[in-house]
Amino acid sequence: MPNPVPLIEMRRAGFRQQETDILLDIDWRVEAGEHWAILGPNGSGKTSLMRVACGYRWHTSGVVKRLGEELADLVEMRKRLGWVSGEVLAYAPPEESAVSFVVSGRFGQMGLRAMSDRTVTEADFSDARKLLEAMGVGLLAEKPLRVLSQGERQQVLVARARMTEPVMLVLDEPCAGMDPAARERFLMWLGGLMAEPSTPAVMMITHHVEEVLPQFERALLIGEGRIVAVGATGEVVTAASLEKTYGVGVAQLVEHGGRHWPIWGERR
Ligand SMILES: Nc1ncnc2c1ncn2[C@@H]1O[C@H](COP(=O)(O)OP(=O)(O)OP(=O)(O)O)[C@@H](O)[C@H]1O
Repeated sequence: MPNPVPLIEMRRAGFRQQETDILLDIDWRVEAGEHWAILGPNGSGKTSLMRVACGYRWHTSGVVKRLGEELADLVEMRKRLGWVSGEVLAYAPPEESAVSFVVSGRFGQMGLRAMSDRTVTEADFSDARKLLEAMGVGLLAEKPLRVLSQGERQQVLVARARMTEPVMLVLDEPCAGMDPAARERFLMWLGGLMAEPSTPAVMMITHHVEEVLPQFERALLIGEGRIVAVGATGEVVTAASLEKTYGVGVAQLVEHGGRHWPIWGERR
């Protein structure tokens, strides 16, 4: 059943640190099941926006509602708003199997070895295996994390985040460091996953316009902490708004398979 309450609602929201406005005047609404691409230059506030949205940072002005509430149990909230970040892997034991790592997501842990006082059941392992299989990556289950490719690691991270049955997944630059073939494989997998109705809302932060798959029906462009454009991807990801966001000319925006590749430079 779709959740009728917006996942995120921000009204004139701001985030100010050390006398600097990191986010300002953010008006944004994310409905259940929507897939969003978040784009903007380095330091523009993409990660801060998602941290505030998910309750990892507290806004300093305006209104932010997460799952319809202004104040709520943040631990529970974070389980529902799953953050998928490669940074998590830095804390994971490299010898741990993918399936154990996925199970650990149910307990908010980075792998099962870190857990001393909790009882993990066979049912947890069975659920994790089923999830990996349903996501088309069942063959990764017994592999230690250290042997996985970058793309496989991202897939396992997504599965780990889904162990708490979140209503939203935040992918922070999931394709960073992938070669073109690995990136395409990962994106095709992600696109397939996003097309399934059982997949929660996906928010993907990226630097690369061409990673905005057709399944991302909505997009937000941010520059210097302010929204530059927000709405339907076809109306937001345009040469004009990309130029405004990045301050670089877009000579051409090449469409292929529902994705767009900008050719940066002055128009001739
Ligand atoms: N807690 C904080 N205190 C002070 N400055 C901060 C804090 N968090 C973020 N910033 C600053 O806010 C700006 C936005 O940072 P943020 O990480 O959100 O940008 P980003 O768009 O995700 O960048 P990148 O693409 O480089 O990852 C940066 O200048 C950063 O240094």
